[in-house]
Amino acid sequence: MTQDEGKREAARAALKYLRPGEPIGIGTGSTVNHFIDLLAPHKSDIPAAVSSSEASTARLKALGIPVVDLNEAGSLSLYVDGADETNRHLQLIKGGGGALTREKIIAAASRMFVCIADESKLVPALGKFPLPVEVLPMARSYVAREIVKLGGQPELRAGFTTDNGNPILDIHGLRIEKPLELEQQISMIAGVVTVGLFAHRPADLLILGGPKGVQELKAAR
Ligand SMILES: O=C(CO)[C@H](O)[C@H](O)COP(=O)(O)O
Repeated sequence: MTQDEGKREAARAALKYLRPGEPIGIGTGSTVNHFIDLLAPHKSDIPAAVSSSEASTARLKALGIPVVDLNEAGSLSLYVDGADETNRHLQLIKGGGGALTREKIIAAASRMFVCIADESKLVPALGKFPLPVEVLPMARSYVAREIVKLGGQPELRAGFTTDNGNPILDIHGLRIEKPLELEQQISMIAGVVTVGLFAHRPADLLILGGPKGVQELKAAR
């Protein structure tokens, strides 16, 4: 089984959490793209979606699923999104696709966050995947210097701006032993819009696809 097939199987397994008649929150990335495609036969059950990126919005609209603003939708019962890394507490690194800010907002506004991924994303400790941090343009160098003080090596994501018009610093070399503390520390740096560490709002359920099939994990809390 390829990594992409693992993503697709995880996405397929998430369909059973759909709540017919209720709007759904939709993340961003190749795993979520599978999930959106798999929604086709269920679209009459989905009145609307709140989307975390322009890319997911375009894909949802192409399928005929109306996309609404979060302010209009209110709180959501279900949010489905991928991740770049997850630990056993279902704390995540997200933002490889650059949609971390809207993803964090929708996750916060949702009662259930189902994370779908291929099994390679489950790691003993977060931090091998460079941690994305969205920053306001004028604060880029200042935030980078503050991150060096925390032991990370920031690298500007070249040729990339988020859907919000901001750059991303990818932080290398962090072994994240205390995700809750690090999320708070980085979030406090002036000029940081969002850090792609989802520790204060982890996933509620993790669905992993791999050669041995699909496994579902609840957070060890
Ligand atoms: O956080 C994300 C986008 O901002 C994605 O969920 C993350 O990058 C995983 O992507 P993929 O499903 O393509 O592996």
